[in-house]
Amino acid sequence: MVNAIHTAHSLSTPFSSSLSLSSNLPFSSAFSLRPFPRRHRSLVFIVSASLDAKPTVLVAEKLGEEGLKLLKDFANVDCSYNLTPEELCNKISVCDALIVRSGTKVSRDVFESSSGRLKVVGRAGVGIDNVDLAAATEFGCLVVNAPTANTVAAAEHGIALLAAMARNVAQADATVKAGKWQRNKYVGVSLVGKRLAVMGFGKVGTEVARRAKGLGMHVIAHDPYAPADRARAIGVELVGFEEAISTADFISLHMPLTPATSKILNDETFAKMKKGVRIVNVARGGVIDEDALVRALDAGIVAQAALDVFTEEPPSKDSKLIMHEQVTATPHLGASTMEAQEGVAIEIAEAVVGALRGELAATAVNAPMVPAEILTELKPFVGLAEKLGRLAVQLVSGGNGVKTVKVTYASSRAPDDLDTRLLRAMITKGLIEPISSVFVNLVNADFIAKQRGLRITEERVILDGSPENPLEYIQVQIDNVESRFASAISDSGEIKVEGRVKDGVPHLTKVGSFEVDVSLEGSIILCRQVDQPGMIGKVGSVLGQENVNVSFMSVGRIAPRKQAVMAIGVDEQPRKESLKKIGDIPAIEEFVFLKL
Ligand SMILES: NC(=O)c1ccc[n+]([C@@H]2O[C@H](COP(=O)([O-])OP(=O)(O)OC[C@H]3O[C@@H](n4cnc5c(N)ncnc54)[C@H](O)[C@@H]3O)[C@@H](O)[C@H]2O)c1
Ligand SMILES: O=C(O)[C@H](O)COP(=O)(O)O
Repeated sequence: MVNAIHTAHSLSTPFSSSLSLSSNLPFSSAFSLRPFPRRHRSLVFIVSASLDAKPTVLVAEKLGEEGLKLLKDFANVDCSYNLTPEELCNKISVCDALIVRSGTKVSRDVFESSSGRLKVVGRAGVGIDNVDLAAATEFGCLVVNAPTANTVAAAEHGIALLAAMARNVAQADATVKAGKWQRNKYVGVSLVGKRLAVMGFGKVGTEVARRAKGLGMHVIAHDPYAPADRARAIGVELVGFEEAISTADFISLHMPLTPATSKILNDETFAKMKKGVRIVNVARGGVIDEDALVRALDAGIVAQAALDVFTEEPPSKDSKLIMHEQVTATPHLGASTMEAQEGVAIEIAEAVVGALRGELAATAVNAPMVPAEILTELKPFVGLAEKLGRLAVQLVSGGNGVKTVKVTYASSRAPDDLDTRLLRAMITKGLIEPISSVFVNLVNADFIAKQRGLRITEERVILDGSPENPLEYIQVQIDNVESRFASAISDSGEIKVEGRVKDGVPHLTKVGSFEVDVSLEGSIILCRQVDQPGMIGKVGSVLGQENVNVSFMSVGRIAPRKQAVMAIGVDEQPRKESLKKIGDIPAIEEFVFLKL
């Protein structure tokens, strides 16, 4: 029994919006949902299923040996370092995957030049600001990173810079090497008891905070998205931005470079800081307005800065910032330990190989993260969702174009206990792929739908019953269109198909207002006829004569001897002539062949 209907909500796309593109892929377009073998945090699957040939992976920056070995076991590996942008674009059209660190710009040009072949970009590290994610998404290219293996290395480098800056290690070293002995000039400041503001309390920020506490510092953190209990657990207080920057003796930056964090430290914010504040940046150069930092250093607001990252890398030789006496600089070394580089190489190689195999990518950056347990539960419904999309769109014959699709999920679960992103992506794939050359996957589904002006709304129907199953049925409805099979138009005037999973197999259970039951394997013939004895036999014998194997048959009718819809599952595609013979059977009023 239906209890409540939830308001439909429009597609909220997690993806960026612009442009288009399709695919000329060497891969088959089937989704693969094999479980991811190693890490089991949050999982995402991508597209490619069967590879026709050994894929080619271009490694554009130096990668640890263990990672290379993993790649070479699976793919042809081309290690070409220091490519110019033009050389990268030239090479990419014959590559299925690309692996980079922070030194390679993976621009829109790269995706355009790949002509759809590039399936995965692996960033051997955390920051993905050198990858044009919007373009990757538009081109259906998965971007994966290696977010954990260099965390400790970056945190250690942050602490190293903090201590080195406070004790003038780099400056003093340079003068000793120059034959000077300036003990009075390089009197430093102590860390113990000082207030450190960690800006960005993620993986690196947390590790920095832990270590700074060990040095006896009073650590506060600012991160609008971090859970307070995680901070409390290590004795760190989360505070607002203003409080963090205005009360700290030391500020350490650990947030990603995003439009919101770009130049987050600028003239205005420097002016609010305690005079004599010291700043460490191992995040990204772009989070500081570097000219403003020079001004703040000259004005004595900022006593010292220790920087591992720069807006432009490498910075220009005459950079005022680099040359400033109170600045300690390292050439983006945060992740550069032997241990971190081996770890990152393995992490990214596993992610790229897994993604190329069509497995689940735990570290996808431009696709929604779907937890592993949800994927396992929804697995049978993934096929159902795509097939319902395919059926629904093939039933359209004209009208105003397919613009509005309503998807209804019926479940006994609580409304917020069903993650529908994966199902929505599969329905979108089913709706779009049969009618275009576009290749749809979890990465680009929402983007492609939006780009084609397809509005997909989702609605939940809450049923009584056991919440053991995530879903009872899925219904796909296309509004404002005509149908090649008039019986697919429901009483309320839309094309409507509904399906369920039975014994792990997707079934079509409703077409328009007719209840049917046909397994969604092979293809389907739908016939509307006047309900009368012998119809199944007549259609069956036409198909038999044509050597078309029938896998399933079911009849749904309004009332005895009135109209009925027969759904026939067939293993082979009947010839046009065979279909015509079905149409010629008296009492068959209309029929349609639908390829799944
Ligand atoms: N120098 C290096 O070699 C090196 C090495 C590793 C990481 N990094 C950089 O360090 C940064 C952090 O890496 P991570 O692995 O900890 O990432 P992370 O995603 O685990 O943490 C980033 C944190 O920043 C927070 N954040 C986002 N916007 C913010 C804002 N406006 N204000 C405050 N906090 C905000 C997020 O909520 C998140 O908790 C990234 O920029 C990464 O690229 C640099
Ligand atoms: O974001 C990162 O992981 C770091 O900045 C490291 O970058 P790298 O791989 O170029 O050293």
